[in-house]
Amino acid sequence: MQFEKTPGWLDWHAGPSKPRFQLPAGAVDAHCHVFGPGAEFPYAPERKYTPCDASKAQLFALRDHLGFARNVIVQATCHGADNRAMVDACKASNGKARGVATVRRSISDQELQDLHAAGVRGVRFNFVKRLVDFTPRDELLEIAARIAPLGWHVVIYFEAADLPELWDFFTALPTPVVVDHMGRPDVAKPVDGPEFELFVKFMRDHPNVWSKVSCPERLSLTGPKALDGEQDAYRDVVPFARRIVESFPERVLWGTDWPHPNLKDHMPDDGLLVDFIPHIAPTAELQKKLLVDNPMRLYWPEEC
Ligand SMILES: O=C(O)c1cc(C(=O)O)oc(=O)c1
Repeated sequence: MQFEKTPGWLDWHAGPSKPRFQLPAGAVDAHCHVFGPGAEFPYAPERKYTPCDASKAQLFALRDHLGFARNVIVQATCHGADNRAMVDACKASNGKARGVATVRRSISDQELQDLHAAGVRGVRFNFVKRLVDFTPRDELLEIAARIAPLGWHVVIYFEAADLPELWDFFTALPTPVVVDHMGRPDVAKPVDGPEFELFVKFMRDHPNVWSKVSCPERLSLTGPKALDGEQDAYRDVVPFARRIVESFPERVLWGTDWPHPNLKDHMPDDGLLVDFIPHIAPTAELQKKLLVDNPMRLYWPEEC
C-alpha cells in the first residue's frame, strides 16, 4: 500500500553523531517507535498523521550506533490498535526489545497472552487530542483491570493543562503508571509554579507513578536545538527534567522518542539527544538508575 506523508512531515535524522556521553553498560532506550513500513504494516485508517517509514532494522541500527543495549518500543498512534509492526520488531530483536501496546476492550485473553509472549509489558492510554479520538474511561479502566494480573503497567500521554481533569482517573489505575514526556509541561512557566508542582505532587503522593524525562526537543521553546554539535541543547527543559530525576531517582526512564513523530520545527540529531542526559542526571549513580536499573525493573524484571 502506498501512503503519502502528512504535508510538512520531518523525517528522522539520517546521520546522527556518535554521542560524547558514554552510556552505562546495559542502557535502555525506553521510548521509541517503529512506523510501518507502510507497505508491510499499513497505517491505521483512524490515524491523525501519516509518517515516513521507520523500520525495525533502522531502529536497531540506531540503537547500536548510539550505544544502547535494548529498546522499549511504544505503539505509535498512527498504527491505532493494530500492534503488528511493534510486535514484529519485538520478536525480531533477540530479546533486546520489549513493547507497549494499544488495545481495545474487545481484545481476547488469548490475544493478550500472545502480546505478552512477544514481549509486551504495558498498554498506552493517550489523552492528547491532536493524536487520538476519545475513549470512554470505563473502557480504559476495564482494560487496566485485565492487564494488571499480567504484571503490565499503563503508559499515559497527556498535556499538563489536562492533569487536574484526569487526576481522579489516573489515581484510580491499579497498576504502575508511566507518564510520557513528563506530562508535557509548559516550560515557559516556572519550574516551581503551580502547574509543575501539581505534576510533582502527582508523583510524590502516588508511589506507583513513574515518568519519562524525555522529549526536550518537543518541550523546548528557546533551544538551542540538538544540531551541529550543540552540547548544551534545550536548556529551558533542563530544570524540569532534573527536578524529576533528582526527586524520584527510582521512578524515571529516558528514551530517544525516535523517529520523533510530528516535530514541526527541526529534527534533532539523536547523538546530541544522548548528550543531553548528563545535564538532567548529573551523577553516574543517577544515570545508571535512569538508563539501566529502572527500565530493567519495569520491562525485564526476571533479569533483576
Ligand atoms: O507528541 C507527539 O506527537 C507524539 C506522538 C506519538 C504517537 O503518535 O504515538 O507518540 C509520542 O510519543 C509523541
